[in-house]
Amino acid sequence: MTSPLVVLVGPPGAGKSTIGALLAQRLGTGYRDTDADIERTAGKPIPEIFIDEGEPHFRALERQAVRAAVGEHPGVLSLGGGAVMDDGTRALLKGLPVVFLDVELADAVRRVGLDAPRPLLAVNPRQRWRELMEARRPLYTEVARATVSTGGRTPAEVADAVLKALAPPPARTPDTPQ
Ligand SMILES: Nc1ncnc2c1ncn2[C@@H]1O[C@H](COP(=O)(O)OP(=O)(O)O)[C@@H](O)[C@H]1O
Ligand SMILES: O=C(O)C1=C[C@@H](OP(=O)(O)O)[C@@H](O)[C@H](O)C1
Ligand SMILES: [Mg+2]
Repeated sequence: MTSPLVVLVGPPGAGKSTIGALLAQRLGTGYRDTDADIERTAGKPIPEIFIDEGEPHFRALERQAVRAAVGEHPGVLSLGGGAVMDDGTRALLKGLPVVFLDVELADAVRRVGLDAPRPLLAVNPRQRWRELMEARRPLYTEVARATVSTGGRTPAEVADAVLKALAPPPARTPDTPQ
């Protein structure tokens, strides 16, 4: 079984999709985003899945998409912000090089306002985002091997910080002071 080189988790607007694509380019490997996989499977954009079939159906598709990608994708994998709410998904991520991209409310709301629609943030985005993050922060922390702050950093700087956070510590040699 093959597994991803890096898995990015974090709330909407943290930059998972942007940084994931950039990291894959840097590493010369493939990029996969479970939101894109879900849209391909469903044959429609995420907001339409929420409207037509509801959030529980979206979460079921998400669970399957994460399982498939974790089991077969050897490159960089970005998850949707809510994927970690599923117990089975969190169990699946155990032991993998998972990085939590952290972001403050103001940055996140500004960023998602510039981007594709997110049904969970369609009404009162600031309050919704704060509530989501409150419930999910412990879950992001639980699955992550490292946390990287994205505030005040360009996507390229965030990608550098992710690589640094995952780099193995230098080997100890007899010359290394203990
Ligand atoms: N470090 C950053 N600085 C400024 N803008 C960013 C940064 N990371 C992502 N963005 C922008 O924020 C928006 C949301 O990014 P996205 O990668 O879709 O986040 P996520 O997948 O975590 O929801 C996009 O318009 C993207 O260009
Ligand atoms: O936080 C969430 O529950 C969601 C985040 C979105 O992905 P991003 O985190 O990439 O925006 C997408 O999966 C869907 O709109 C639900
Ligand atoms: Mg995304």
